[in-house]
Amino acid sequence: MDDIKRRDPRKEHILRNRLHPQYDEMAVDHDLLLSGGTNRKNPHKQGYLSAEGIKRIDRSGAAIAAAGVAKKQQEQSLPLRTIVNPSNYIVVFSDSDSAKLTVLDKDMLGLAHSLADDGTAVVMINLHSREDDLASAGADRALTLDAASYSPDSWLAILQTIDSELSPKHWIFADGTLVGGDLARRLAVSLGVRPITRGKQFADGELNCGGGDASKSVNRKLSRILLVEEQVADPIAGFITEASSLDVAEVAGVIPKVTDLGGVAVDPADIPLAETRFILSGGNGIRNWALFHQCAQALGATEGASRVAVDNGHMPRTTQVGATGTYVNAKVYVAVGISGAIQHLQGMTTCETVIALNTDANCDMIKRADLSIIADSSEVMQALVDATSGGEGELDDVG
Ligand SMILES: Cc1cc2nc3c(=O)[nH]c(=O)nc-3n(C[C@H](O)[C@H](O)[C@H](O)COP(=O)(O)OP(=O)(O)OC[C@H]3O[C@@H](n4cnc5c(N)ncnc54)[C@H](O)[C@@H]3O)c2cc1C
Repeated sequence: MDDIKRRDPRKEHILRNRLHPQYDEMAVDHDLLLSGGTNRKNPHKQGYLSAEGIKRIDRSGAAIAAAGVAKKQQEQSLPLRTIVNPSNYIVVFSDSDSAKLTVLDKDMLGLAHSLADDGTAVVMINLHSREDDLASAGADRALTLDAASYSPDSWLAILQTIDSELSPKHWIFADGTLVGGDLARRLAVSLGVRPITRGKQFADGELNCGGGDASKSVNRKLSRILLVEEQVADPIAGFITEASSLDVAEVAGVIPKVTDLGGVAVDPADIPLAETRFILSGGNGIRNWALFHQCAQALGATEGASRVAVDNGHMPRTTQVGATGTYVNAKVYVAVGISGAIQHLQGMTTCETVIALNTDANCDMIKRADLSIIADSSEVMQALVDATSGGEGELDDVG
């Protein structure tokens, strides 16, 4: 048996028919694995059973919060994996700047545990401190580097020190355009190791990797340095780890070859919707689209849209948020003239703060929002543009 996830046509057939006698049994904990191997959210998992036994959709976030508490309690009762004197190490390097662990972080930790034996400690190195629970994601040891300024030479020196102190069996990095991909290549050159890149799925001791042609892939034997992508392995389940801090010897001062001159303004329109921290999203309640674009620019927000706004031709399809659009993860999501249909809410469940601007005080978006403005969209957007004096970026320190 291999670990590769495969489609099950019979199961899919049953899951498409909620009246099928085996539907409930199959739907308990399934993930829809659609063609192309992509896992999708199961919309039927949404909602909760009310006291009357009727399935209801929670728009207040209370059920999500309760589910979070229940998950925490369940995690606390899981067995603790303890490694006192590790025989060897696998190091996972996370370059994400989010306070929460990303899907890729959890997949990388999952891969590390697939490669680890009983005495192996999985070390997680973070560039930024994490609010998320590293123990439930599978970090036996954790270390946070100082990422106040961009300093690849110092970070590389720390990784080299860790390599000489711990001699890890494997280093696992995200194969992306952020710091991790670059650091992995620097480390590989300095150690004289040939890395494996674009690792897509781990099975049978080999990594299935992307080939030169996007439609092709190739199985590779493992190397000490692995650069991987999302879904390379499943996150850990059924145990928690210690996540104790890793002590590393002081690294002697490194003379940096790169000087960080500080941040530069980025055009919010260039940030992918799924990654941006601040979204101004427009729906059918927008009366003046030119003003909407002006407002997004004045606030320094990335533009999103409801499906109706897209279907009506006001916004490109790439901006659609929701079940059939993009799942977003913004720190602040401002919904202007969007009613809050369940298909839209599904795409923004993980947004930290939701601000709704709508003329209908009873609409579902207002129920979901942390802050509501009951007013005409054009009036408020004009006031926001005026408040920023037409200048760009005055309110753009959200992220
Ligand atoms: C299979 C399927 C998949 C779907 N997937 C998605 C999806 O991925 N994303 C998505 O968004 N939708 C999706 N939909 C559509 C979804 O059901 C809703 O129809 C859509 O989200 C509604 O868009 P809206 O809120 O912009 O428009 P409406 O429902 O028309 O709401 C407009 C809102 O604007 C308010 N408003 C009106 N005038 C003003 C004003 N002057 N100032 C302020 N507010 C005002 C109204 O009170 C109302 O709340 C899907 C539907 C189906 C069937």
